[in-house]
Amino acid sequence: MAQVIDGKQLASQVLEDAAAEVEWLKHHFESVPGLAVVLVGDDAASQIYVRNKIKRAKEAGIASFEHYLEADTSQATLDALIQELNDDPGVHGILVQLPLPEHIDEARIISSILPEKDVDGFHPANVGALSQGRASLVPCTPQGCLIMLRHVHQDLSGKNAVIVGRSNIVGKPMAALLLQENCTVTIAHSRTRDIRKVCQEADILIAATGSPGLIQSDWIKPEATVIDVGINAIEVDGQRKLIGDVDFDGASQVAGAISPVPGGVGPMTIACLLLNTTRAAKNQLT
Ligand SMILES: NC(=O)C1=CN([C@@H]2O[C@H](COP(=O)(O)OP(=O)(O)OC[C@H]3O[C@@H](n4cnc5c(N)ncnc54)[C@H](OP(=O)(O)O)[C@@H]3O)[C@@H](O)[C@H]2O)C=CC1
Ligand SMILES: Nc1nc(=O)c2c([nH]1)NC[C@@H]1CN(c3ccc(C(=O)N[C@@H](CCC(=O)O)C(=O)O)cc3)C=[N+]21
Repeated sequence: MAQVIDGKQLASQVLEDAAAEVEWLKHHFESVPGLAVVLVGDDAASQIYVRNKIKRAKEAGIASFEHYLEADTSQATLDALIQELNDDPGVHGILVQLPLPEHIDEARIISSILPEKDVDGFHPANVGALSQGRASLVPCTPQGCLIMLRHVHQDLSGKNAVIVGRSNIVGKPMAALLLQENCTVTIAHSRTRDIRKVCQEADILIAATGSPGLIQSDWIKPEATVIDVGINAIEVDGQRKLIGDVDFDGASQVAGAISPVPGGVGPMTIACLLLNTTRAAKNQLT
């Protein structure tokens, strides 16, 4: 049976690091890191994530500023809010929950956030920095996945890493990070031919598709490390249940290590967001 990678436990260690940074900033600079979270619309799942983020921020001693906007909020109103947050010296990190409603130009909103306050790491300046291997604010989910991988492997060098999914928020930055770790990186997606065979070559398999249970036990190389990013809400007997992109029960018979859903990548994402917020606050000291 595979080792189960406990995201909750690892996340609590990252949160301790973040809390220690907060203490240091308070003690030496009388600065309290501030995180602004912007949610447009009333998507139920997004509300849960945002609530979790704010709860953990408070625990770590980070001030949080919540902005809940109606689904029909105009681009101009959102633009104005971002400007206000950019100009606010008490706000060190800005997170705009994605996806945004159809009528909003997502790329323009992301680009309007000051790169030094972009704790999601989605601004083109931070994406470019990551791609060139320069220090930057690294997207939270891939950063969390990397911490999980380092927990299992001392050295990732030379390993075959296959990432299923090529989104800007998970797949692509994950590939950049693993390349930096000297992995041999393959990105698979919905047009990949014989995807099962591609995955069977993976020493490290990252699933980030949003397709529940896509990855079955016979896709997995024996003893591989499997990280399941997928968060899929399904209904079982009228109850809401979260499952990942990996068939956990089958995969854990074959893999060497595997992350569960829930209790895997999700809590790591939130912990890394708070760590990024303390880093951003440090970089903004004048
Ligand atoms: N745990 C966490 O903290 C987070 C979890 N998530 C979860 O991770 C998952 C992915 O999120 P995100 O990257 O934003 O999703 P996107 O929908 O933006 O991207 C999904 C990617 O997966 C590929 N894909 C979808 N279905 C298949 C398939 N059947 N076979 C092969 N490739 C497929 C798509 O291919 P193509 O490009 O060809 O369409 C696309 O590249 C979701 O479940 C999301 O909820 C996301 C962010 C954070
Ligand atoms: N700008 C932006 N940044 C994001 O980082 C971002 C985003 N938009 N949009 C949506 C996705 C999704 N995401 C999750 C974060 C935490 C959990 C999480 O904590 N999950 C818990 C379960 C929570 C529950 O019960 O629903 C777990 O997996 O154990 C899940 C998903 C961040 N995202």
